[in-house]
Amino acid sequence: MSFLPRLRAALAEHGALCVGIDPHRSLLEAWSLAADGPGLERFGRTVVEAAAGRVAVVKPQVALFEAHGAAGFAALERVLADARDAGLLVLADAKRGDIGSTNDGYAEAWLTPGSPLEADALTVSPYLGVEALDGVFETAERGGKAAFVLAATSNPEAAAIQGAALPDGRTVAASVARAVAQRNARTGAGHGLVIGATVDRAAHGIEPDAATPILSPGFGAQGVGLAELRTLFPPHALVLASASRSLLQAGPAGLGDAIEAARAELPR
Ligand SMILES: O=C(O)c1cc(=O)[nH]c(=O)n1[C@@H]1O[C@H](COP(=O)(O)O)[C@@H](O)[C@H]1O
Repeated sequence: MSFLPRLRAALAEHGALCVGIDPHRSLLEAWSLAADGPGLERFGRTVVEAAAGRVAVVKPQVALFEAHGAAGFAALERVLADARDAGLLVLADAKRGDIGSTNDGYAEAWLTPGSPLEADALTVSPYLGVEALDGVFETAERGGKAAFVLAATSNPEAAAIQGAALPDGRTVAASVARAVAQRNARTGAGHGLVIGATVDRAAHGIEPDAATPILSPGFGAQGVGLAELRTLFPPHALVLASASRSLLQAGPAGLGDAIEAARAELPR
């Protein structure tokens, strides 16, 4: 089955909350876990256990596993497998992007069925050109997976580039969004866009359609309340409202309740 119907079904069942798996060193310490392979694995698997049956999607932050080298990647492999076995959709947040021939390696790593780091979706950067991602889109489509392309990110530094106007008058962000929506219109694949909750979407000129999912980080620690979701996006938009630190700071014992409370905050 392609990614879009899988995502739609999971969102209909569980709602829009996406739980980040971000093992910051400060959180590992607060959770009384060592900053090593076993600590990372325990952290990730505890988040998976708390998220399973409660949310549609988890989003491991690859950088924070990568920081630990081979041990971090070994832990991440097990967390990815655990999450997929638990019925969660897994969006690997690795923000990959290179020339096309190199992107094929990223697609093989993250979006190929049976690969050690197999995920359901991967965040990718379009700054080497959206067309350079064609191989990633194709691999994802073959495996019933998706790429989530950075359009308007949540960090304040991004606006200068992503909000800049191209010769046709569109912003860079809107141009990326249009390319991804056009591919979805052709293929029905459900590739996504990353649009931060902190972003002035209208100023970037992005109008979401119902076939292009949106990953929206920026809730919680970056200052946006989950209750604001429906003021940020139209009702037809397929939004993943993503939060990491604001949930994870509840600790291993409190995480399930924190996820429940966050779900309750989201408009239905
Ligand atoms: O792709 C992302 O998930 C992402 C895009 C973006 O625009 N902003 C953003 O914060 N993120 C990621 O979302 C998570 C946000 O974490 P918290 O601020 O702790 O909720 C981090 O893993 C970021 O790397």
